[in-house]
Amino acid sequence: MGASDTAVSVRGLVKGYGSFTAVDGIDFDIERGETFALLGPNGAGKSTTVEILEGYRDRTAGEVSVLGEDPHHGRLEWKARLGIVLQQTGESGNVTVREQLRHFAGFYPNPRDVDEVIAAVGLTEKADTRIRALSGGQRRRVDVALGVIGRPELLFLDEPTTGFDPEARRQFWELIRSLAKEGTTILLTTHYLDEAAQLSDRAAVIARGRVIDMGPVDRLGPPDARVPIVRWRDASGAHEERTTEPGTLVARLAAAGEPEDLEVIRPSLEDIYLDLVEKAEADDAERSADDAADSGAGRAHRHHHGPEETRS
Ligand SMILES: Nc1ncnc2c1ncn2[C@@H]1O[C@H](COP(=O)(O)OP(=O)(O)OP(=O)(O)O)[C@@H](O)[C@H]1O
Repeated sequence: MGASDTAVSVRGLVKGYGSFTAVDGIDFDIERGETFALLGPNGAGKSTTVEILEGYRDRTAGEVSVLGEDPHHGRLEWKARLGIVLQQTGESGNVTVREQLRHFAGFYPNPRDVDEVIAAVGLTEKADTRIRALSGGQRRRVDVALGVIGRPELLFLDEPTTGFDPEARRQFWELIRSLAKEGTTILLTTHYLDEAAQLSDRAAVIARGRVIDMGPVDRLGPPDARVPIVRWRDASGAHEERTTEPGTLVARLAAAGEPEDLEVIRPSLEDIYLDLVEKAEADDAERSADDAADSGAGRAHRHHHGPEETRS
């Protein structure tokens, strides 16, 4: 693929805050038109990465290109091609939803229709309500509306549906799908793994500032991550078996009579994600323990030589 097919390119990105390394050398590309999710536990470095891409934060090292420009030098015309929904809810304004959106629409060369956007985020009934009189979830919808009003080529969504009720979340998914269908490139961070599975083409899982896995959302995790689990109970107790042929196993069980509490479970993206993060954290703990043991051995070594040194 040529460079023009790539909306975002990140190589060896590092961000340190003092002696703490929040982003520790990450690489990924997002193709134009793709919806890409950044997943990871609290403090993994997702927002830091996104803020660097948006041009809000400087990086310590690495190469970054967003819509063909280095965000560090991003000019106003470049900014107008981005849509940004930050993690924090915006200011609770004294203006109405429609006034606020009209105001922001005026900043962009080719904005969307204000009332269409208001409808798309489900705020038609609140269009003439002052923003400060909205509920938390409704204000969050205003944030999303402000992020898409400028018809962005690239939309950053940092935990966009936090505080949404289930119906609003589904409605939001529809909006995002329609934007993706129109060709908008989307970078999403979310702690809702079902949201990531529903919306994204590919995802990167980040833990402690490093990418621990990346790929199409239906292929994340080790090769056997999606092998179904069959659970049932019989006179000898509860059983669980992982098999690529659950139908065959269920048929065999059923031949001996209806199995009690029968379930066939396919691990969800959330199950797979939790395994990945847990394993990465265990590997890290092991590495630190090894490092500690090495420096312990180093100390023992020096002690051993101590008396000889005094003798010489
Ligand atoms: N301005 C700052 N100064 C010092 N440390 C910071 C600063 N901003 C973030 N950090 C630290 O960097 C790490 C990564 O933070 P970041 O906000 O990128 O995580 P995140 O993956 O977005 O987490 P969450 O899921 O909680 O939003 C955290 O340990 C955080 O405490």
